[in-house]
Amino acid sequence: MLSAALTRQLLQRSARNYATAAAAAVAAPAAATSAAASLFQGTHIKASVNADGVAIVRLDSPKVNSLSQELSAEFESVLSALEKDNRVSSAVLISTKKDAFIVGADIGMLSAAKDADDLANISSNGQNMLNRIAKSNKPIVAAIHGSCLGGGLEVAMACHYRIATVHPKTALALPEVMLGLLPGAGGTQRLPKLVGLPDALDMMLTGKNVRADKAKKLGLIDAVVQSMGPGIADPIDNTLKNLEREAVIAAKALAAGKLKVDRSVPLLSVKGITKYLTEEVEYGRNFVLQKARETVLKKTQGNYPAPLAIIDVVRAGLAGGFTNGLQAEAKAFGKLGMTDESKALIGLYFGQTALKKNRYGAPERPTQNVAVLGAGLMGAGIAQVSIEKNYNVILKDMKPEGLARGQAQIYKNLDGKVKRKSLTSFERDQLVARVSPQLTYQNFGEVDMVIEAVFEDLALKQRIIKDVEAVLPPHAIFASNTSALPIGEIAKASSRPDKVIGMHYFSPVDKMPLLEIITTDKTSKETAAAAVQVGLKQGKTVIVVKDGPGFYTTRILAPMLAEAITTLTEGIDFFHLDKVMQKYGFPVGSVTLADEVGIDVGYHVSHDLGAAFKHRMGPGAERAALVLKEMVDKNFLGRKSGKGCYIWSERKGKGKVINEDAVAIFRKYQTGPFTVPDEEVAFRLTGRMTNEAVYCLQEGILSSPVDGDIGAVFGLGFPPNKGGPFRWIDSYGAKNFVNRLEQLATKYGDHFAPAPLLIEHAKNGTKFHKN
Ligand SMILES: NC(=O)c1ccc[n+]([C@@H]2O[C@H](COP(=O)([O-])OP(=O)(O)OC[C@H]3O[C@@H](n4cnc5c(N)ncnc54)[C@H](O)[C@@H]3O)[C@@H](O)[C@H]2O)c1
Repeated sequence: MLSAALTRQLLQRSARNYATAAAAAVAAPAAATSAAASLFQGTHIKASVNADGVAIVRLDSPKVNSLSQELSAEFESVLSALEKDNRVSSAVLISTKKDAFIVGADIGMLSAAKDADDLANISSNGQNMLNRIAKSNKPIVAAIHGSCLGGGLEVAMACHYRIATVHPKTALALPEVMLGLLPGAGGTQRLPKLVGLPDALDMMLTGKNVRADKAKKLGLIDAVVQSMGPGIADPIDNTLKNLEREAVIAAKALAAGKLKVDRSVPLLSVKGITKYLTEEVEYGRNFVLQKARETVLKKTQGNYPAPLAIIDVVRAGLAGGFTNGLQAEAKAFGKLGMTDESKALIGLYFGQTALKKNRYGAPERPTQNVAVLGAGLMGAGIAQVSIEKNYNVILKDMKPEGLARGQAQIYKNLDGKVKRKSLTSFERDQLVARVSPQLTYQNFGEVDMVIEAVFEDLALKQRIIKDVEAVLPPHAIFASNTSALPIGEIAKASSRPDKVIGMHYFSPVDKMPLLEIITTDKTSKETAAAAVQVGLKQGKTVIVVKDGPGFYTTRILAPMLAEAITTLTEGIDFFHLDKVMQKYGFPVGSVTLADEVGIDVGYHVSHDLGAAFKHRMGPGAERAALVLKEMVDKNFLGRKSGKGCYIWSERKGKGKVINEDAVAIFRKYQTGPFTVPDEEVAFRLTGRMTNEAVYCLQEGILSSPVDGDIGAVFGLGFPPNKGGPFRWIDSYGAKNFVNRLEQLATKYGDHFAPAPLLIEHAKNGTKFHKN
């Protein structure tokens, strides 16, 4: 713990620096740079020693600071230089980047490892390097600003002291679990020691971000530096200078023995007693670990090995000591990196990263002003994600009630952020003021892009495109958020079809990460570039697909829903089907999904896509359309009307309640009862969705398997542990997949017949993804 005097000194300095930041920026360059002698000059790291013997080690990779092989090799050299150089008494480790300390391990390096032993070695080497930091007799202070993730936080934890800026960009986390891995450089062993077992498990099992002030409370860091507020010149530069200054003071004080770090927790305190019971007492420790295991199994249905391995490795360290824990960690790291789950999750990570780039390049005329037509569930959501990214939005509806409802939705969502403290009430009000609600086409002459979200009705959308084009400037783009109406059909009413495009958002728009952009043969590159840019700016992961019935996501959902209805008419019940699909890795079961999407939407999809792809949708599509039509007629529309397959209004406290009237409708179309093994049920639904995805690639609806995997996982909840339809086929084996579909085709009908492109991969022994 900081001595009281030093704490006071640091606080006083912080306050003074805060108040005089602008002056300090000009008059007092960071102490380290004034009389610094060079210690190390590399591509990723530059280090110098100041007159007080504090080495400033600057992480400065040409792109992002990640724990690549190159950076690690340079870091080893810096450690040698620190150890040998008599001028050095302590060191500060700091990044030159304005948004990151270290973002984590180099994922490319991990996925290039050839086997589990190779990966375990990478882990051991990382552990050794960090042990070297921890054992250094010259104290090293981590000065953290921006992302401090994974290997980055492990480096910081190995340091002797940690200071971080209280800034929105500063986040500390061990997110390896999200890639199917565990922290492999000692993190599983160091984190529980710093923050205690329950909080360490919480951080490692969720991968969640921790802000600096919370990290200080947890004991993850030792001190914070407030960031410079608005109104000060170069607030980030000044915050970084302030951080460096405070870190240098701490490093000097540590070396001189004036700053003693005591992280022990008094036994007679709530924290002390909790720590004793959950870590020292074997029974208590096992109880916490067992509870964590049960929670993980409940949440993941046993589909993800990484969180369970984290629990085991933490247990190994607490029971058998630090070295034992490190060995278990490296071994588990190697094993996890070779699992299909980790490969799937890493594939999704690379896919998302690739899709952050605008494939059409920057538009010549970027969109500034957006108009949204229809203030319903979707329109209000689209307006919200636009204003949050600084677009000015005209929100137009045809009815005052519609407008009021949409505005209320936006306000409620933003106010939720104020309550969760991610927004101030001032910021909320500023954002809300960016929306101009109106019932007319006033000011549409200033609009660059219209996003239409009125009712799903082709004639209405065609009428609207005509009306709005009469008032828009010539360059403006018309985007439709239709769920399934062909964009080419809507564009037929347009006088400039090159400026018409589909922007298919998912509900709820502020939460769902995916945006499916649909181009027609007539859509221009400039229109596509502008639409992708808007989507990326709104924070969406953007896939681009070609126009066609159901585009991509709705099209692959249709055979899955048809098969779900077939299994229900065979006699399986709603609860059971939901459970089977969740066990298979879907976040929600198919029955719940249908209620969430809307039974009326499901009806239109079954009807339209059944007509478009007759033989492939199978007899289930016709039956599905009949069942769903009866449900729609009874207003069983799903969650939005309170009743669908489940009674949503009676849900609270008791879990879901089955709508027996809906069951009665299904009974009328019953073909069973049949007994089908659960795994076969799950494969039938997921396999048909996957086979349809292959058709989409074959027909050029999809331009790559990456779009297909990302679209299915982030738009429809395809099991992330399978990595999307194409990654799943690759790990299942195209040949095995074809065989399985052929068996099902024999048993159930031709709608299971494998797509020709899939058969081709099976014959050639090739994969959809290259790595
Ligand atoms: N709800 C979903 O999950 C979802 C998902 C993706 C896409 N979509 C599509 O988005 C569109 C809107 O869906 P929603 O769920 O938001 O519908 P909604 O019924 O909640 O809202 C539609 C809004 O449009 C307004 N409107 C109707 N005609 C208008 C006109 N001529 N001018 C201005 N406003 C008009 C209505 O007053 C209403 O407020 C549909 O095409 C739907 O298929 C919906």
